[in-house]
Amino acid sequence: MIRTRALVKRYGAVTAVAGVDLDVREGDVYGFLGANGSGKTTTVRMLLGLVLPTSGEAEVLGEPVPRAARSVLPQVGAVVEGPAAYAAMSGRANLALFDAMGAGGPRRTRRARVSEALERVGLGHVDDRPVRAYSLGMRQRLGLAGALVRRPRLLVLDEPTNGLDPQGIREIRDLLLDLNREGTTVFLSSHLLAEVEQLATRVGVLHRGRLVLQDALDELRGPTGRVEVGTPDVDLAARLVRSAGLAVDLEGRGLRVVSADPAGLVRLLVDGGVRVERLVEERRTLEQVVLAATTSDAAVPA
Ligand SMILES: Nc1ncnc2c1ncn2[C@@H]1O[C@H](COP(=O)(O)OP(=O)(O)OP(=O)(O)O)[C@@H](O)[C@H]1O
Repeated sequence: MIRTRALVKRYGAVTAVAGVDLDVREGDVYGFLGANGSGKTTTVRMLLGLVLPTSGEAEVLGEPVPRAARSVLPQVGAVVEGPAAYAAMSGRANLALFDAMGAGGPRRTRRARVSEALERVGLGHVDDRPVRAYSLGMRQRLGLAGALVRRPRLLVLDEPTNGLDPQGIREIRDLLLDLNREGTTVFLSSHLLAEVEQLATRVGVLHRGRLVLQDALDELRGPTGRVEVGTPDVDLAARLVRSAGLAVDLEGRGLRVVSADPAGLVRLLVDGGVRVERLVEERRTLEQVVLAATTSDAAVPA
């Protein structure tokens, strides 16, 4: 759905994007992560033909951009850098105008598509209020509705939950998951690891303009090789584990054991008389994965 090869953008002496190879596949919820200033927005703007690359290539829906932008972009729903809207007009009127301006869908279905988009983002009931009276969260939703009017195959969203409260974040997350289940590929940039962790199937991490990581979230969040054990018999458990030659850390009512064999560990503990209340194979968090990728030597260009 999106592919780039050696994509570079320089602004004078500043290299905002330093050779990025993105691979976003059909059906993905792709989380494009990176700290402020890492080059996410610049990359997104290149994908949408808003900024010309210095070098490299980009394809969206199989077509080269910016060359084929005029035919491709109508099939892409995008919200980049805060949605713009006419403050004196209602959300519905804004969407109808937006749809009429772009190479959107047919006019006869406009009213239905606008209503459907407003419903989907939870703005169906506030249609007559001018956008001036909208909260930041409502504006954010209106921007998303604008992206949905064309029923796009691909959604490109730059920080879609900026300015939303926890309830709003959750609603947008559920909406994006619903859309994805219905077949829409979602590409969203974010600096919020927790948000991406709950949403994404694949993740790319940008660090100083370079893609230092790109993989399926399940792969990245692989086992750490340690097992967490919850038990009231911490001392006994620690003794047994140590005598079996395994490394262990104690923590409150539990311990963390280096073991590649959780089943064997359970047997060892239970046979030794330990009351095992909980046993979980530890997995890396996305935060750990991203930290490792962005602090390793490989991540820092010479
Ligand atoms: N128009 C521009 N002119 C000069 N430098 C720019 C321009 N746009 C971006 N940059 C620089 O390029 C780098 C990457 O910026 P970019 O906005 O793409 O990062 P980002 O990851 O989207 O960050 P944020 O989350 O803060 O938006 C920054 O150092 C920024 O100062």
